[in-house]
Amino acid sequence: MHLDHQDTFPERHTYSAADPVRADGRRRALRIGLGGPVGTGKTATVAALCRALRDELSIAVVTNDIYTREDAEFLLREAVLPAERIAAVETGACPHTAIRDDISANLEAVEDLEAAFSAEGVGPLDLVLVESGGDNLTATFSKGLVDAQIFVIDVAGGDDIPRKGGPGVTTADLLVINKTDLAPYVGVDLEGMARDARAQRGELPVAFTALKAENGVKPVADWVRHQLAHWTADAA
Ligand SMILES: Nc1nc2c(ncn2[C@@H]2O[C@H](COP(=O)(O)OP(=O)(O)OP(=O)(O)O)[C@@H](O)[C@H]2O)c(=O)[nH]1
Repeated sequence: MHLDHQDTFPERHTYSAADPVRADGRRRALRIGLGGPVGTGKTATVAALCRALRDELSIAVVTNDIYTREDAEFLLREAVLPAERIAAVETGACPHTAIRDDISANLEAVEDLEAAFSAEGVGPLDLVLVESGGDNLTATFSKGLVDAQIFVIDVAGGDDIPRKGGPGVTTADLLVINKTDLAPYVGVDLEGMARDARAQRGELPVAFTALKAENGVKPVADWVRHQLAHWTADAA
């Protein structure tokens, strides 16, 4: 009878934080995840971060889409990084599954990029950005995949989103509230949003951005620089 089988239950995936040091003893790249609801500006944030930081850091990006490579193709079209620095994962299922439950495809993409840039003369990478597919307020990354996470919401989604909470809003290392340029058109009170975000997040930082504006990504880029300074200092 099949119930005599030893593996009655499927094996569970468990992932612990990825080793911060490579096999060759060097500190690996800092891995930052970007998640958030559909259309809030995750790809726009990744693109703007690459433009702001690519002259000072060696960067690679992993994008996640359900059935397509659209986000990767957008980044390629915009030429924010050379093609060999962009990898696309097709999740084929709920986006959060691939960043939280079974992270193997994403982990492989990150490790392949790291390996490709570890050769003499071309590396190593300083920073890998992992962009999740658009999901809902509960989407968070496994700590086995990223070292820190950014959650992107926007003012067009309504000013009650920070108040509603959810793990993305309350626990992300950085909460980005994007499209502040639209606030007057959708009747959103940015100060109220800031107050609600503080009430949910305590000391955790919040950045307001308008990515269409010149240098609109600056608060996020500064936060990334700060994270990276800690990451490299910890290695010393
Ligand atoms: N007005 C305004 N539009 C923005 C801003 N940032 C992004 N957008 C626009 O919002 C739309 C969605 O942006 P994306 O970056 O594709 O959003 P996303 O979160 O990656 O979307 P999914 O991957 O589909 O979940 C695009 O048309 C962007 O041009 C902003 O600060 N202000």
